[in-house]
Amino acid sequence: MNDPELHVETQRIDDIMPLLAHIDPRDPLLFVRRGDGIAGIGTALRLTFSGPSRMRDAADAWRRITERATIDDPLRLAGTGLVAFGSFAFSDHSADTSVLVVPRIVIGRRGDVDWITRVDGADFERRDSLGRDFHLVLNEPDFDSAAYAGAVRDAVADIGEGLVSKVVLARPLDAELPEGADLRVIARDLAFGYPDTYTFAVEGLIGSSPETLIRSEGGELTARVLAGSMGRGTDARSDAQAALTLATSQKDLDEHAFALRSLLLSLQTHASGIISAETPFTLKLPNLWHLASDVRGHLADGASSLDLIDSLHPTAAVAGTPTAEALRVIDRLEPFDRGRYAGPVGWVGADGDGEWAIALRCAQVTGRRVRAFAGAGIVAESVPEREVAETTMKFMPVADALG
Ligand SMILES: C=C(O[C@H]1C=CC=C(C(=O)O)[C@@H]1O)C(=O)O
Repeated sequence: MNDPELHVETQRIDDIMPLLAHIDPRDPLLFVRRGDGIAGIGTALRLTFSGPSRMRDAADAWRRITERATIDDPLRLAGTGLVAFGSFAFSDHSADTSVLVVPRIVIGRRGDVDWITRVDGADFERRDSLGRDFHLVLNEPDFDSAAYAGAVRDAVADIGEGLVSKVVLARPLDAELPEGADLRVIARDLAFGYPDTYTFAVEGLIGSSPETLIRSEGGELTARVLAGSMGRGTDARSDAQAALTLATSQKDLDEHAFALRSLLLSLQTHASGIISAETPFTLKLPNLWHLASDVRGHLADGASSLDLIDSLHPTAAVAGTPTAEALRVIDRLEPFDRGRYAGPVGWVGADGDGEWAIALRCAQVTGRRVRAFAGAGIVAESVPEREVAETTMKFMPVADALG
């Protein structure tokens, strides 16, 4: 089939009102942080990818689509003009489909500028107000917390034998949505509860991720690497103590160093002038402290943000070190398909710039089925029960949003 020729027009508008109010209650498309971001309505184009070359194929397809498109974009801001939302499977052999979706309408906000983008003159529909809250119970599947603790024990043994230095192991929780549930309710609760993270919704994968895989804007690249976690304290004193314990924990510093090193190594092929601090800082989220490192650099080779995620994924924040061996350990010890959890999620513009988070703290909604995921980096000093507790804390954003 020939690539379609998209006609795209962006206009500034006065006030888009909360982005969430406009999106599809059954299939929300959203990527927002601190009130800025984009929401999509309808589907002008949906491209699917799978296998080891899924991101490379997406980068090639996107180049072809953008070459043929006619774009009228007087604003030229990040997220204006032609954009596609994207979400990619974690694993090369996942059964889940990776996608790029160009909505018929995009509404966006950046600072005090609001806009609407129409593809092929699409019309704007008003939506019903948000549906009812719901309260779900998240259940452990057969691979329960005890089985997860066993897998952590096996991973520590693998590390002891020198097979890997670090591996990230995840576990799922399952729930069932009520008939006709409005998924915007989940996105709203996440966006309000975790405003400093990226709240995303793409093809039923909904979550709030604190981790920027890569942001590419006008030749400048930024990333935020997270690895190493500690629960928040219950009062100011215990909270400060938790942050200090994390900042000085050799186990967490090691876990973080692997993740940072893997990102820096992959970024080197595309960027110059890469800068990151020598020691991580402690990042405060409502449920957790994380060790975090911000990385900056200049794009050196004209790669699109899709090319960049292809090179960067999977970092040691979601796979481990060394990557290939860690992926084999994950395949052996995790008896489920991660789907698009822990894969890149975000958007790409016509010039290749874009913003990509790692799909963490999220759940996959398929029909009425909901599967939430949380993982933890395992290193030599990991204690299985503590990793179970850490994943429980990482389920919090989704568990709260699901009631
Ligand atoms: C794999 C997850 O988190 C990663 C990101 C930040 C901190 C992590 C950690 O401390 O283990 C993980 O590497 C998850 O949230 O499911």
